Amino acid sequence: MAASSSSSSSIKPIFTTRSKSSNSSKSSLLSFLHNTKPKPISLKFSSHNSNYTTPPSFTISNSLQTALETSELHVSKFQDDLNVQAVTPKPTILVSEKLGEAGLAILRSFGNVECLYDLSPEALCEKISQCDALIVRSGTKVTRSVFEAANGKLKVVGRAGVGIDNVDLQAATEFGCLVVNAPIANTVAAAEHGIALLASMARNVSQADASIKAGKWLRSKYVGVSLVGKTLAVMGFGKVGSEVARRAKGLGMNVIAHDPYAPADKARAVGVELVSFDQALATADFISLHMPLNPTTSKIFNDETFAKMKKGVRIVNVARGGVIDEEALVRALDSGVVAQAALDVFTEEPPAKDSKLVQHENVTVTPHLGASTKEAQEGVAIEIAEAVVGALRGELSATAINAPMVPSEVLSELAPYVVLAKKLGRLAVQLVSGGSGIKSVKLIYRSARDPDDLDTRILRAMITKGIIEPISASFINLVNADFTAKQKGLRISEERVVADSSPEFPIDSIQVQLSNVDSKFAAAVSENGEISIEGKVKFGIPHLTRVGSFGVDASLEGNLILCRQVDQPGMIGKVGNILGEHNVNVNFMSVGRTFRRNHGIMAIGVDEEPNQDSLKEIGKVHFVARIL
Ligand SMILES: NC(=O)C1=CN([C@@H]2O[C@H](COP(=O)(O)OP(=O)(O)OC[C@H]3O[C@@H](n4cnc5c(N)ncnc54)[C@H](O)[C@@H]3O)[C@@H](O)[C@H]2O)C=CC1
Ligand SMILES: O=C(O)C(=O)COP(=O)(O)O
Repeated sequence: MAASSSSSSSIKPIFTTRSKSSNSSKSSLLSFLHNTKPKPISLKFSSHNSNYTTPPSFTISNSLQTALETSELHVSKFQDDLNVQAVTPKPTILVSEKLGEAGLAILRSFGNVECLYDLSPEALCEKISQCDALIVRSGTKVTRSVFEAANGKLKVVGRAGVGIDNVDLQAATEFGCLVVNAPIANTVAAAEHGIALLASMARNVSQADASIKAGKWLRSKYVGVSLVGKTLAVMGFGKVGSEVARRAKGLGMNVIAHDPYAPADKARAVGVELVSFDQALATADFISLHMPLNPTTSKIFNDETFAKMKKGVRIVNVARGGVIDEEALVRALDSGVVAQAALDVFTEEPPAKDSKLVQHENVTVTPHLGASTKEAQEGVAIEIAEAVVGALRGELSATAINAPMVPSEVLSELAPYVVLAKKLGRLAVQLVSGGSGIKSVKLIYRSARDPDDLDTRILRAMITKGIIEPISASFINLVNADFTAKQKGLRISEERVVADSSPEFPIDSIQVQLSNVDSKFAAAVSENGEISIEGKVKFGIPHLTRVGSFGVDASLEGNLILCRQVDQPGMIGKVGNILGEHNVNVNFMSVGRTFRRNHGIMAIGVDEEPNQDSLKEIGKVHFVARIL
């Protein structure tokens, strides 16, 4: 390898990028979620079957920077070496409403649990800044003020139940706080309560009960109506709605359902016909509400829609009070359009004592008891405790509301690509010259898998995190990466390219392209004028495989020096010597060139971060410096 002695020019040849080493801690999502400062830990990585040598040991810091750089491969390899509890101080978990004992036991085995029921909004805001997690039911309003007061400490809100209308999701997302719920365990309880209300309303059970306790015997006043043969419209054919439908069919009712998002075959399987909203209102003798409360369903039952109902309709609501305009319902009850209503939920809970609706003689009420069976409460408590502990441990939750839900087997397979994604994002942003604002990012996944068989949301989130974290004052995580990118006016598009390789591996390569930006490393700009880098996972390790038009092969671990050069003998030795003189250990070099003796780039992996002097000296090497 001989260095040429031809003339030199400007000396700005070196671009260094720091890509942190892989983290094997299972608390990765936690550190990914929040910037904790646990002690660095040292892991020994067994040698892998690669052409490149990796350092036998290196220090990883379980901090935001390295967050979610975990490969499940590494986790399973090093699980025993890691004491997650020791790395993560015992988190504080505030439980603000009654939760089943089995759930509390799970929480207590993991963190400090404080059960403080009936906190005022002010007291909750005061307390929350000391809490890593908050577990609520429907009675606690988790408002923007709560997230503001948390001051970045709150990592997860667990809703011990289904409806998350009491949690300000937008604020949670902006503050990077994960929200999880327990969507399964109270389904049957809610459905059973719906059926209980339906039957007791039809037979005036609660009114008759009250009258007999008041010393009356009113047999003719409380003649009811039969259910058999009547049409029930289930509004919202989700988990609870479909269970109500099943049970109502068992009672001999003709069941129809309205749900804009429910698949027809799911309804057919239960023997239910899906109909339009208006059709449901016009045909039903009974209407049972099972949709979530959100801006599109708020007061969806109002004067206008009550007017479309069959006169004498009977309504059950175990969903949310807010889906009904309660004043309109009183009017419909008074006019006889609605013969009876049975309500478990109210716009305001508890409702005012003198509420006309509650006091109406044709209304049966219960105090939000849908989920309140012993069985459901134990189940919900376990479901939410596991979800919250999992999130605090750094696992992705299958019940996340404001982050990609990734089943564990998918996460385990994608884990090395998750690491690659973030490193590519981080590298791409470092290639942008100071004055350029990034506006448009394109992600290209090359894969042999069927598109339905590859969920790229977490990869997209990680690349986004890698790109915006260095240019954002706030911390970025899976929860708020997309939101923050949008706030910064960053357009992110994704493309899938079908590879003819084996579908055994989920992804062949990931390419990150930044358009309309200048680069501080001209070689990173492709023929199309975009900054373009590509990476692959090789033997579980993320590799940089293309920079601009140049193919390279550089393990993305430790520090990486990229320099442009003219391909000729002697270059590697010269640069290696300079680094050696500065006591910087080279662990690999990879040279990319378009063709022999032409322009190329050199990717040098080093164990120590090189100082400015060594970079300057490398810049003085002819044919390294010349062409940049
Ligand atoms: N009273 C209580 O104690 C309980 C109340 N609930 C309430 O019941 C609701 C439903 O619970 P799940 O069935 O578990 O939820 P789910 O998510 O399985 O079902 C909700 C269904 O509503 C549908 N939907 C959305 N917008 C709609 C619209 N405009 N019109 C008709 N359908 C619409 C959805 O497509 C979905 O299929 C929860 O959101 C919660 O508010 C749930 C459990 C207990
Ligand atoms: O799961 C739901 O959506 C419920 O409404 C149950 O509410 P709760 O947990 O009983 O306050």
